[in-house]
Order: sequence, then structure tokens, then C-alpha cells
Amino acid sequence: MPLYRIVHGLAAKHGPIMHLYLGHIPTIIISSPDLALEIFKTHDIVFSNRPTSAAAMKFSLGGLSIGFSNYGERWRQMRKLASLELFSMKRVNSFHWAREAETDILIRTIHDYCCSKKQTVNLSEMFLCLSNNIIGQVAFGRRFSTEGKCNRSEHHDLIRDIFQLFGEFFIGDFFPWLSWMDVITGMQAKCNAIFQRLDEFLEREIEDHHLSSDDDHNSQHGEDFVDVLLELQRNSNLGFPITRDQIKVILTDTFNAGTETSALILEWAMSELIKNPRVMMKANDEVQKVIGNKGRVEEDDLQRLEYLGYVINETLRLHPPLGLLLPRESAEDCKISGYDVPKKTRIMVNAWALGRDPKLWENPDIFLPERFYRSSINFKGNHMQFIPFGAGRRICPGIQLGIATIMIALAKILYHFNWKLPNEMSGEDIDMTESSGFTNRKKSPLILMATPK
Ligand code: HEM
Repeated sequence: MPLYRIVHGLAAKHGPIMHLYLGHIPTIIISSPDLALEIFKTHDIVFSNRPTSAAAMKFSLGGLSIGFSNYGERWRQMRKLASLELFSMKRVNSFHWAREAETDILIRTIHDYCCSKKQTVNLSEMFLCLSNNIIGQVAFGRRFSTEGKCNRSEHHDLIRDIFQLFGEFFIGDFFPWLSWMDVITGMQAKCNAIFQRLDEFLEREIEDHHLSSDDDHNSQHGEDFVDVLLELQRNSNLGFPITRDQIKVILTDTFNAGTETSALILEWAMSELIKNPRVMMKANDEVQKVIGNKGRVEEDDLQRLEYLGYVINETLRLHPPLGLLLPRESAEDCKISGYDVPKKTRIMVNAWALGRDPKLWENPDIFLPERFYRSSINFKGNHMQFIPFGAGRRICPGIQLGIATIMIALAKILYHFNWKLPNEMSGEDIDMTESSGFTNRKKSPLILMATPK
């Protein structure tokens, strides 16, 4: 059972704040909006550190990355660099060609499966490939699937292996004096081997970018993240130097944080649409009405797909990809709601439970996109009952990039195909079980039949 569900069960018994020891680590779990507000707003600076873990330390080269470094000058510099140069709206828009091209390839691949080969489609896998290819284009200027296809490659396996590793148990993370046991159990060797594959890949990409001239590399579609970072390394006007290790961890952050999250939202959104034919019909009608006979969905059309936006919100409410967000750690002693919280306490905010709390949402288990109609609640970190991207100064910086991918992919697959479960199964038969692990995946893959419209 996923940790956030277990925690939800315990919190139901013990109230909206729960103090426990995960091994040797004092941990507080929050599932009330008032307490989340205290963490993310009132005491945001105190709770902006990240606790360390063996895998996080390895992949962030000792805490250098945006996602895993402690709050402080270095994190501020990296975050500033990312916000200004990589995740700005202007930069996200400049990559519209990648989202459009990759979603076109997705549609062609689905067509191939369902029409030529009369096969079902494993959408879970395809969404991960899609998202990986888009992030590949954005970060490295290349995709990973076979040319013209949205299919699995060894790079997709690398991403899955990294996420799997982050969900696994390192004894030393909870009993630091027993970290030697991670050598005996093989966890450390496993972590090193996966890291090695990633590092070799990053080294190769950075070297290729060094070797190719600007003209070669930037001619077709403008700069990718490696180009931007190497240029900043040569001529930074940010007021601080950028090292090769920093370039590597920013690319790792982009990859790790950006790929699986977007793919999971697409997977859950389609699962909910299949399970809820009324919502599917309404979303379909909207897409057909807005796009009409134009033949293709373009990014400019997306802002008119209001209902589809609510479908994505509702998916994020019920299925946040990181149910417990990313953990925080207190930098000093502090009081929350009258409780003493000592320095170095781990804080987990249960976004999954906040999104399903009957005191905060009417009929919380029902998939009802209409609840966002004329509602002021959004996911930008101001409404604690709905924080799939976190909140405060460490809120996810990739929101626009993620949402842009999800919106166009969902609009296109609805515009081009009718969808149903195979073998005469009905929507009620769909398995919505969540798997355990770092991210909130569907336990069984989403396998559907498509017929072209
Ligand atoms: C679309 C689905 C996504 C979801 C649901 C998501 C969710 C999150 C969450 C919950 C956090 C932790 C926030 C906190 O501690 O308050 C986070 C952090 C982060 N996300 Fe995302 N994310 C998504 C997409 C992306 C994308 C596309 C990128 C970049 C390519 C990205 C980059 C990051 C980074 C770098 C951090 C660390 C921020 C920091 O610690 O300062 N995310 N994300």
C-alpha cells in the first residue's frame, strides 16, 4: 500500500498532525490545510531544507541540485538560474514545436497499433515515452525513441530505474549508524550502478554539445537546456560561476522531476475518463467543438479547452504524482500550532489526503471536474487543499512545462480517437489501484483500444 495511504489512515486516527519516528528520524506528517499553511507560508524559510537520503545525495552530487539542496545561497542561485533561463514562460513557449511534433508521433504510433495491427495500446508506457522524448528535446535537443515512433528505449528504462530506486529502502536513511548494511544488502552497489548509467549519459550529451558548433546544434529549433547552460558557463551574467557538476545536476533535476510526473497525470486522467463516460463525452464534445474540422490540435487552441483544464485539475486533486510531495526538514526549533518542532525534524505534507478530505471537498471520491468551474481554487500553492505541485518558495518550478505537455497530449488523443477498454470490459472494471513507491503510479498499466474518429 502506498505510504501516503497508510499515513492517511493513521492521521484519521491521530488527527491532522502526527509525530512519529521513521527509524531514528523524527517525522511530522501534516494533513490539515491550516498546518500546511504554517509550514509553507508562516514558517516557510524554517521548513525549506530537504532531508538527505543516500539516493538523493548520490544523484545530486552531494546536495548540489535544486531539488535536493538545503535552502541557502547555493539553492537560491540555482533556482534563480532555472527560473530565469530554463523554466520561464518564454522558454516553455519556445519549445511548443517539440510538444507538437512529439504528440503527432504519439498519434501516428497509436494509429499504427490500433488500425494497422488491430492491437491494444499500453498508454502507461506510451505516455512515459512521450514525456521522456519531450524532455529529451527540451533538455538535450534529441529524442530517445526510434525515429518516427513513440516507443520504449533504454533511456526510458533508466528513468524508471531511477524512480524505482528512490522508492526503495536504504537502512542508513533511517538508522544512520547502520548505513554499512546498505553495502551488504547490495543497495549501495545498485544505487552506484544506476547513477553510473546516468552520469555516462550526461557526460556524453555535454561533450556532444561542446563538440558541435553553435550552427550545427541550434540551427533547426533554437537552444536546448545544455546549450543554454554551456553558454551561461562561458558568459554568465548571473553573478556566480556555473560548474560542470551544476550543469549535470540541473539536467538530472529536469529529467527526474519532469518525466514521470507528467506521464502519470496523463495515465490517471485517461483512466478517470474511461471510468466516467459522462465526463469523457463532455471533454470530447468540447475538443470537437473547439477544433472542429481543422484536422489538428495546436497549442494556440488549448486556452479555449476550459473543461479539459478542469479534467486535469480534478486528476491532480485525486492523483497527485507525489502524494507526500517532497519532504522538508526544519532548519531550527520552531512552534507549529502550539507544538514544539525541534530542529532537523522531517516534515511530510500529505497532498493526497488534503485532496480527498471530506471536510474540504464535497463528495471527494467522485471525479467531478465541474467542481473547478467558477472556483478560485488553483494549484499555484495558495490553496492548501489543492497542492499537487507543493507550495512556498520550493514549489515546483516546472508547472508550466508540465501542464503544457499534459494539455496538448490529452487534447490530441481525444480529438483523434474514440477510446474503450478491451474485451467488452466496462469503465467500472478498470483497476484504479495505486502502487507503492516514490510516485503515485497505477498498479496495472492502462491498456485501451482506440478507433480513429
Ligand atoms: C507536471 C507534473 C509535476 C508535478 C505534479 C510536480 C510536482 C512537484 C512537487 C510536489 C515538488 C516539491 C515541491 C515542494 O517541496 O513544495 C516539485 C519540485 C520540483 N519540480 Fe516538479 N512537478 C511536475 C513537473 C515538473 C517538471 C516538468 C519539471 C522540470 C522539467 C519539474 C521540476 C521540479 C524541480 C526542479 C523541483 C525542485 C524544486 C525545489 O526544491 O526548489 N517538475 N515538483
